[in-house]
Amino acid sequence: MAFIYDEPSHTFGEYLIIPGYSSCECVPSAVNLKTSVVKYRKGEEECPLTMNIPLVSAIMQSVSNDTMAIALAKEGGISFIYGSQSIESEARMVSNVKSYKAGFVVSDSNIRPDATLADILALKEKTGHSTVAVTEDGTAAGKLVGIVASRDYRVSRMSPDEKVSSFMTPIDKLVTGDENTTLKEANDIIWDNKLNSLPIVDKNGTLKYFVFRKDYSDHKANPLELLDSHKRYIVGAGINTRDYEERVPALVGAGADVLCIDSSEGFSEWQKKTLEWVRGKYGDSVKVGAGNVVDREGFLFLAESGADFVKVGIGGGSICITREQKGIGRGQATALIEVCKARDEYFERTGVYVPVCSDGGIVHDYHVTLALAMGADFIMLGRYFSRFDESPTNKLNINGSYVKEYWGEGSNRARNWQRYDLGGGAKLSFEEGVDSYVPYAGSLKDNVAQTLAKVRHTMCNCGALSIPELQQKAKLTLVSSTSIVEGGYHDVVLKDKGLSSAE
Ligand SMILES: NC(=O)C1=CN([C@@H]2O[C@H](COP(=O)(O)OP(=O)(O)OC[C@H]3O[C@@H](n4cnc5c(N)ncnc54)[C@H](O)[C@@H]3O)[C@@H](O)[C@H]2O)C=CC1
Ligand SMILES: O=c1[nH]c(=O)c2[nH+]cn([C@@H]3O[C@H](COP(=O)(O)O)[C@@H](O)[C@H]3O)c2[nH]1
Ligand SMILES: [K+]
Repeated sequence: MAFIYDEPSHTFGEYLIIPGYSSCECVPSAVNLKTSVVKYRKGEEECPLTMNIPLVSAIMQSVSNDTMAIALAKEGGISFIYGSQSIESEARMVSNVKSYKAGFVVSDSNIRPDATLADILALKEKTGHSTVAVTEDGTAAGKLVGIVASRDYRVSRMSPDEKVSSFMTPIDKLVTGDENTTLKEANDIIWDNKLNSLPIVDKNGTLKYFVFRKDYSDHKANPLELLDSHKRYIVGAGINTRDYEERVPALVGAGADVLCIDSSEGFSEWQKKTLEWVRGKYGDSVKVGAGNVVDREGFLFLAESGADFVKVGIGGGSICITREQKGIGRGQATALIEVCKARDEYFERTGVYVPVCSDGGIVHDYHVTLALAMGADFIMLGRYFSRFDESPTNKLNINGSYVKEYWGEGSNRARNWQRYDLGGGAKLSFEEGVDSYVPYAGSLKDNVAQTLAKVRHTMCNCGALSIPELQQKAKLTLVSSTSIVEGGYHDVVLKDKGLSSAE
């Protein structure tokens, strides 16, 4: 007979945290959100890869590209670049992140010297940037011949036909930096010469980057940014259980710091084989997570197969319809609690701590705190990050509200990329995800700051200054559906709704 669990499985919205004693030292600014990403012998050695905040972005086309990865690494987390694309294109995204020099920006506003003032105005309108590089061929990698900034022209006094070459600041009057200029030196040059921007050119005079005055201060404003030993941003990448013999070497060659097998269901021989192949070829030098699982056995299987971390969650994602389509899954909170217990049991037995990632289903910011309290070392989010400027998808205006597109990796839209092959004919396949809109939410930086401010405050309510301390001290309670109603506003009429809606 099938095994039947005695208890139902629960999700985050059914739990609350009961505050514990907090001392006067326990203030949000003192909370440290550092967390481990890959397995290590806890108590005997340092974790070889940690993050400064416990957030990673989902392995999805509509979430994690190179732009997202840079933005998240600046805040201290890691993006896993999506694997549902060609090996070359995924590796290129990884290498874009690794070659990105913080504060060194590839110019997106470029023009030829024979263009006109009207062209400059159109370009400014399109990019929103007022510093335009004038290059011989009008590209970001052309030979620099001058710069146009707002102070170089006055629309009211000049003809729109005036040629850029006649009013730009020409190269012989520009201060430039060479390729070896560090960000600190660039900032000194900017400061000494009262510049707004410093073009960086190579020995042939080809434009490489701009350093902008404001970006230097941005750089200083990212105290938690996540860098490798060469001061490059840390980046992750998704892999699958089919083409790993080609994909993994390409991603490792491009500089990926950590990989993750991306699947709805990880308790499988495919994953074991993939992990064994990575260990056989690279030993422990290549870090690779696996998943997803939702119970103790699944965790132990992947830990014993060599996973560096284990990802938890089937069917809880906002775009997921796996539970409805296939009937597999488990309430995310119950799954997470059981897996984290198994992780602790495995640590007791082997001395090896295998971090757990809670993947999917985060709706409110406090769900992040709950997941951490339940034992997660870090949280993977898709919908959350898809709403930001930095996600790869279109921003649209629908009925007066801005939205961004967000689609599941199991949707036909994502699967149009060739990897998806269920072994049967195409007509036998069914979708496991939807294509949707999410409300546009602005910049990653602002949103992450607000989410983590809430996490820090709640941790202080529990008297916890670190994630391990939260996991020790937190007291969690299931709540009844009636008390969930009690938790929202109730029995009042919201002023902006008017009295007509009062019952
Ligand atoms: N977390 C979740 O709840 C869910 C996530 N997803 C996402 O959708 C995407 C696709 O997920 P899956 O369909 O699970 O992809 P998958 O590649 O893991 O599995 C697809 C099918 O291929 C089979 N397979 C795997 N490796 C194979 C090999 N080497 N040779 C032959 N057959 C092999 C599997 O057994 C399975 O039937 C992923 O990005 C995943 O994260 C989809 C559904 C649910
Ligand atoms: O059933 C599914 N069908 C899909 O098409 C799909 N795409 C992604 N995922 C999983 O959802 C996670 C993101 O969830 P959230 O949007 O709730 O953060 C992701 O991190 C994945 O684990 C899918 N699950
Ligand atoms: K769902």
